[in-house]
Amino acid sequence: MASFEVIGGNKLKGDIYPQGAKNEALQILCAVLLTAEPVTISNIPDIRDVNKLIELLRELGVHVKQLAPDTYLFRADNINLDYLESEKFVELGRSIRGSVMIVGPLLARFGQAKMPKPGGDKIGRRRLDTHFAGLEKLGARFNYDTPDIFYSATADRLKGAYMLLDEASVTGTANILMGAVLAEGTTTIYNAACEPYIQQLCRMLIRMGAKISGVGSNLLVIDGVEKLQGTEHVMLPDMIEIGSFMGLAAMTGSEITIKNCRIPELGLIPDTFQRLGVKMEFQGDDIYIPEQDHYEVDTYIDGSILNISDHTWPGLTPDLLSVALVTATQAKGTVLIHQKMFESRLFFVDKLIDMGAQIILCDPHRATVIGMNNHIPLRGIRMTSPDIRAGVALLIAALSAEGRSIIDNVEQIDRGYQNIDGRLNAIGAQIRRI
Ligand SMILES: CC(=O)N[C@H]1[C@@H](OP(=O)(O)OP(=O)(O)OC[C@H]2O[C@@H](n3ccc(=O)[nH]c3=O)[C@H](O)[C@@H]2O)O[C@H](CO)[C@@H](O)[C@@H]1O
Ligand SMILES: C=C(OP(=O)(O)O)C(=O)O
Repeated sequence: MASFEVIGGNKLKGDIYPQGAKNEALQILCAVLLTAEPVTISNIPDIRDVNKLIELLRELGVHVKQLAPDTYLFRADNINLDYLESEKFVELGRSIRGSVMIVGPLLARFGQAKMPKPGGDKIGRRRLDTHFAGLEKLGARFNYDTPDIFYSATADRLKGAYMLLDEASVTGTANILMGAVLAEGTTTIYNAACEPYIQQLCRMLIRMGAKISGVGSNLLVIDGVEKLQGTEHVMLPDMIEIGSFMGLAAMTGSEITIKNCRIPELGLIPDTFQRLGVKMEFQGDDIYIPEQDHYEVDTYIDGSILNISDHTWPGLTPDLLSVALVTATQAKGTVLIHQKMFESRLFFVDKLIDMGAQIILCDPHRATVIGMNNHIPLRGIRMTSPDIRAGVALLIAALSAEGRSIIDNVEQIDRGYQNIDGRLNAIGAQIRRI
């Protein structure tokens, strides 16, 4: 297991370029299975989860050619479904969350799919019922092998149907959508997720010949087609990384410019950090964050304490609450952080408390943060990264802290942040991979 040694207290300065979006990449890569024609994808982040999914596709028989460091060509014209029986498939599939999204495309195009229980962050219960209920509505038959937690599904040609999802699951919506585009007839997905990841997937599928309306809303109507063609797709910048850089800049009192942010696609993310007191200027498509020695949390109009909570899009993504929480530790003022979706994502606050932060963990979903207004810096300690976003929050804490920190299990951070040590060191951080 790799660790980061971090010497905190340095101000960073300069430009930083966000990578392509991890969670978009996982959907888009699965969509290449929907056609035998070439699909070229660029701005693919070079991160563990994405590389594992590319490896899985390659082993499944997809022809994969790297055209540039961030650009790949995929051609799924010779799929080997026997691979789904192999140990290697089970091992790879279990190690990432995104692998679950091969089910929809495989069912739609080949009438069969298999899937081990997917991996991803251990941040609470992560059920797949919505995925399966939706695909069953399209006519798929599922078999759940409980002891091995292995799912297999078969279908004749999928048939369009109306469905009201029991929750607006992001990967669930992507899976059902990818089934529906090749189904016979019309599918209506109500209570669909509409994160930018899903909007991007819809745009790509439309370019491939799919007929989808309602993109960006929670009501998707899909008229199935017989066949899809190849396309070219460019991934959006990673909005979670952009938000992480906003928190990092505030906590380290740094002047940084986050380049090429696709600001209109960021939803409530800039507003959330602004309410935490982080000053920023939109300069064209860049976000300039000036050096700030102090930043002050907003209150509501009646003076009551600010509450930052997650919601399905266009609400605030749960993936940024850990960063918002760490940012609040050095603000002036008090904030309630309410992580509604996941029940095990806030436990990392123990480590922040050990570093000197003033936080009350009210219950598994809520933490009250009493900001220290930069009067007392956090202190460096040894800690372990429990999940990808807590990991980056701890890295931000360590970069702001006085002294040396060690963060163990940084593979969690590497799942989603490309060469984060190299990129932050280039603007003045002191992080050593040990
Ligand atoms: C690979 C990928 O894309 N992962 C993202 C995806 O995971 P993923 O697609 O697995 O997450 P889901 O959207 O299915 O659900 C996330 C959690 O929220 C709960 N839930 C969801 C919708 C809802 O309306 N009500 C509700 O309570 C679910 O029960 C679950 O506990 O979306 C999550 C929610 O944005 C993000 O944290 C993950 O980073
Ligand atoms: C929870 C996340 O990822 P995954 O769904 O891949 O575990 C995340 O990106 O914050």
